[in-house]
Amino acid sequence: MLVANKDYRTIWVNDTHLPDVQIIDQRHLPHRFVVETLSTYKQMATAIKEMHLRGAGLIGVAGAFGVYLAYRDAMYRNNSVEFIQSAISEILNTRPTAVNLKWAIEIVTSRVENIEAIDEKVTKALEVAKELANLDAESCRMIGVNGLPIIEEISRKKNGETVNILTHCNAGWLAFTDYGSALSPIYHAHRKGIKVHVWVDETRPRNQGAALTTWELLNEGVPHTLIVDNVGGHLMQNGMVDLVITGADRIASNGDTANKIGTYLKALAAHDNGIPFYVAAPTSTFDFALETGLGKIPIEMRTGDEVKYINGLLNDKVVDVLICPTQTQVANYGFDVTPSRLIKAFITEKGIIAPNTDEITKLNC
Ligand SMILES: CSC[C@H]1O[C@H](OP(=O)(O)O)[C@H](O)[C@@H]1O
Repeated sequence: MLVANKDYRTIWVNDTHLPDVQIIDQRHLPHRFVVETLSTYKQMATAIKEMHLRGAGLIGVAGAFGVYLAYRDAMYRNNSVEFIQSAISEILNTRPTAVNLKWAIEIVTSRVENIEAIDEKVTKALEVAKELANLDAESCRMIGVNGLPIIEEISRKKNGETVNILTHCNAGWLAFTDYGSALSPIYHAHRKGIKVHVWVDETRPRNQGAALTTWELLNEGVPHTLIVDNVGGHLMQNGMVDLVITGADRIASNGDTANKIGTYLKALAAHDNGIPFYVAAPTSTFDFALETGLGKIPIEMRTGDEVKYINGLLNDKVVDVLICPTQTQVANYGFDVTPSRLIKAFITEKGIIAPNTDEITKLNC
């Protein structure tokens, strides 16, 4: 997608034989556009854990490139099986909620395991990681294609008046390789000339909405308004939201969906106000091994400092500002689970899927 009118993906490799991996370092957005080069699996594990990159789809693709780097590290060093196994499990344990990480790592390792020579393993791991990056981008493009009619229909019913869409966190292209999940139908609608306006939840504590979703929408020229997290209910009660679209980090077989903390409250408010609540996600985000989500999907707990300090630009410098007494105890839950009964449907690359076990199971074919 566009950054200052130039097309970018969130992750790529140079055009050399066994290249390093490059990412947009999202910690610096929206103030600075920084590209980080990752040369070892350790650097990739840190980038995922400390959220230089984030978002379920991108975490998965990054994990795949991390496995490639682990094999490359092994080739340059001792080529030990223990080293590779421990490197892969380190990458796997960086972030627990988004299932895409496990999904991608399993695909790469299964495609590499029967190869004998380490240099061939490295080449194959790179090839598979690139494939998964392309698959992620294409899935997100198709989510846009499949979600577009939902927005078109509302626009028709409103006689072409602006369609107001609320979104939470960042489920745009920065959360994937390209296009995004929740934002992809919006980009498709906007490019088609349908009038859309996005209410962007700031999404405390890391403010992915304020920092990333606004930046993406600005670059694509999509009209939007930033709101604090508690505004959504008020807007919905006053007829100012036509639909809600969020992303997802893990969806159980019955449709229970883990997404960024606060999503559940938006779904409740949408339900109470008769507003359709859609979840947009590729099939790599469905955890077919889990029957239900509540109490089963691991919920990431992150450092309390993310809540105690706010990060922002002050006098041209990016600073962290303390917003509570230093000794305050903090609980920083990263995600919550929205029960499937509150979800109108899933927008996937394979089509619009009803939130029930029968329909979701068919996706796994
Ligand atoms: C794949 S949708 C993006 C998803 O990722 C976010 O989490 P995080 O920024 O912590 O990686 C959030 O749940 C978004 O909906």
